[in-house]
Amino acid sequence: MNFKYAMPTTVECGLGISRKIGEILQSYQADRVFIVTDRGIRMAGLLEPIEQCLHEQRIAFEIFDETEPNPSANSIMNGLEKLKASGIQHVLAIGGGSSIDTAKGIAIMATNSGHILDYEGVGKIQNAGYPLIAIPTTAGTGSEVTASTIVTNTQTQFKAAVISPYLFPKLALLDAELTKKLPPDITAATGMDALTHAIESYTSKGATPVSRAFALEAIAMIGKHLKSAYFVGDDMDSREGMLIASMMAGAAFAQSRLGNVHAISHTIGGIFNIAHGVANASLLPYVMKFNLPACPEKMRDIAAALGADTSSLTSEEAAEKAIEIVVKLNAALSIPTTIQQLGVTLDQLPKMVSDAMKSGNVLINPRLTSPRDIQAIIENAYHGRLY
Ligand SMILES: NC(=O)c1ccc[n+]([C@@H]2O[C@H](COP(=O)([O-])OP(=O)(O)OC[C@H]3O[C@@H](n4cnc5c(N)ncnc54)[C@H](O)[C@@H]3O)[C@@H](O)[C@H]2O)c1
Ligand SMILES: [Fe+2]
Repeated sequence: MNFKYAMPTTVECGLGISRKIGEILQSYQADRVFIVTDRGIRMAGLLEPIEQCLHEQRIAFEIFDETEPNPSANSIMNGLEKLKASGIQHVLAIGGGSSIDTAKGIAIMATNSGHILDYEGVGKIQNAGYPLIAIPTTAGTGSEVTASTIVTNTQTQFKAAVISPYLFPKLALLDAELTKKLPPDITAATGMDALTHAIESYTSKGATPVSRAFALEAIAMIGKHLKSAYFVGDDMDSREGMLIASMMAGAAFAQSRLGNVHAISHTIGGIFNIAHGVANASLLPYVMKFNLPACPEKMRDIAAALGADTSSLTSEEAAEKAIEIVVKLNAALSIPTTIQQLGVTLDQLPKMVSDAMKSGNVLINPRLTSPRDIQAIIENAYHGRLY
């Protein structure tokens, strides 16, 4: 078996660890930092303790809080202008996947010419970007440890993936205190994004023994912690468990890539501007159903990791159990069962199919997938036809 394992991001986890940021930047000999975030994070009061500790360490900062959900290429290029005008050479992302992806785009474009969309695809970036520290405030995308940034091309309504080892942040700080007040709907959506990463990574054709170990442990931790993080927001054990699981799922898919759920969710996210996690959660059971014949044993492992007793079940029965658990989890978290309920319409179905087929994730999906298959999955997810 040939594979490469590289995870250059240093991860530090602990309650309150984000307040070490001043000391960390001092150790990098940085006296100024460019903070990338969004207005929701600012309104939630998450920046204040961090600003305070930057003041204490005499680190000056500028804040770019214009991150958009499903960030557009234009918003990244706009942030880049502000970074360049500031002359600052260290970037700090504080927020969910949208803020971290925006910061990744800005940090990398500081040292590469042209436009962010010139680098769509794998391995096109020439130069390392400015050093980036990522502090996630959602437990979902794992972007703090991945080699990608997802950028919406508003002209084509397509969410493009830019993938390069230069996109791994230098450091990720996992501080569950920042997720304590994450509203339940965002906890649900982002938590299901993390579960989707872990499941797609575990079953991906690109999986390795290393990525599978991370993915399976992430599945088990999400099974254990997501509902309590949703129902009892200040249960710090669950909040921290979700943050670690989300990071591990990210570290897994940074190696293995994903599958058809993400191929389709990026498409519908780009066209309908739907929250990424909700799109994934709604699609996940339909894609698992499609994939079942190709990987029943792996789906048995997923069912067991999610707490099912599969000892007396056939592989198919155990795999069905995994789907059943995901469906029940979605219901417990009030996630819509169809993409129609998310506002998706089928009038652009041919575009949705052709955009999804452009995603590299289709190629490593466990079951060989044709455009007709993608169309059937979208139609099933639209009409709620799981069985
Ligand atoms: N690069 C990657 O590896 C990767 C992986 C998966 C997803 N993504 C991308 O990440 C984006 C989605 O990120 P996301 O799901 O984290 O959502 P997000 O970053 O868009 O945040 C969602 C909302 O939650 C709010 N929020 C975040 N943390 C909060 C907190 N602690 N308290 C209160 N409000 C808070 C934000 O203000 C925002 O309004 C999508 O664009 C998706 O494509 C990237
Ligand atoms: Fe995702």
